[in-house]
Amino acid sequence: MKIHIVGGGAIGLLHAGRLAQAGQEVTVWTRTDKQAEQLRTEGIRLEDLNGEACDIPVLSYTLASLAKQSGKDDSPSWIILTVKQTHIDVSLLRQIQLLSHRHTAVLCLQNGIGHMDKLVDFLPEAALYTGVTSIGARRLDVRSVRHTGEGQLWFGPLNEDKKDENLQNLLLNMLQSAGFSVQLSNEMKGRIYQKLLINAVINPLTAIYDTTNGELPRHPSRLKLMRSLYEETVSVLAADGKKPEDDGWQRVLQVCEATATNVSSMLSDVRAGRETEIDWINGGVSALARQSGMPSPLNDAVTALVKQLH
Ligand SMILES: NC(=O)C1=CN([C@@H]2O[C@H](COP(=O)(O)OP(=O)(O)OC[C@H]3O[C@@H](n4cnc5c(N)ncnc54)[C@H](OP(=O)(O)O)[C@@H]3O)[C@@H](O)[C@H]2O)C=CC1
Ligand SMILES: CC(C)(CO)C(=O)C(=O)O
Repeated sequence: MKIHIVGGGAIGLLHAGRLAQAGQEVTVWTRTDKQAEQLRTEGIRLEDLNGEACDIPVLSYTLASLAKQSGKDDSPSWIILTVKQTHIDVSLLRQIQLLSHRHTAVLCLQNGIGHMDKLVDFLPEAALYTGVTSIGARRLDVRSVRHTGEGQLWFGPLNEDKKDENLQNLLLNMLQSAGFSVQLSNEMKGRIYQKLLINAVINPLTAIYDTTNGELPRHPSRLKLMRSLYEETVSVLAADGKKPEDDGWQRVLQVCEATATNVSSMLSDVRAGRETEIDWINGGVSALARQSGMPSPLNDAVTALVKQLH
């Protein structure tokens, strides 16, 4: 079965590299010719958790080149979308339409919320899957990626009536054979909200305070703000049907501890002058609050503050 990885960033290269290493037919669809050419000629350089690196051959093309290709191969395939929220625009969605056909399933691995609605609009008949992962990866250059932390991947169908059990089991087995810790879930909304809650507290505050995840809760006034942002976000998610977990606050603190030396993805984006995913994390929480007729002053404020940072 063909696996199309859309986006050759940290998550894309890690998943493409491991799946190709396990013998799967993987194509990485990139934005630039330069990256596609380098991946085709030199392969993905994958550095594992012990710092050992190897080169893995993969196919790679730009998404733009799809428009020039004639005829569709309609053998079963998976598209794994690994771009950032900020990259999901009309032009990318049209390219994904070109890449997909009736035997294709699409898995989205973004943090935050809001992207699945766009995918449904462009691919109303497709078997769409959402995923949440806590794995850590960092891209070192256009073909090299470092695996920075173990994590769990959960994925499940967005709409039960469109799910393809055969394709989902094949992907599950392929990911497991490639060494990922992965499980299917019928509770994806809950899992997405659980991750959203963690990102909604840690990401904006590490970006605003320019601090590592581990340092964030060490200062009492920052801890107080984390707690207030946590409480507001819990209320908004509860109003949208996500019952809060008893140990949710402890989980946020555990993630800070477990990823203590990490620079959050939002702070990395700010430092690199890139647009952040704030609109789909705290901005997403504010949008849910508006739908429920609730105020969300802290989520509104951190969204506005982070937008000023890049
Ligand atoms: N990295 C991590 O450890 C984790 C990340 N996530 C989530 O996963 C998602 C991806 O993150 P990550 O891999 O770190 O992000 P990166 O920024 O490393 O990668 C995104 C990639 O998408 C590519 N891209 C952008 N636009 C297009 C396009 N139109 N066509 C093809 N490719 C495109 C970019 O290409 P180019 O470089 O050319 O701009 C880049 O290579 C995010 O939502 C993130 O929050 C979740 C858990 C952990
Ligand atoms: C869990 C956390 C905060 C780890 O850094 C993350 O997902 C991110 O940085 O986006």
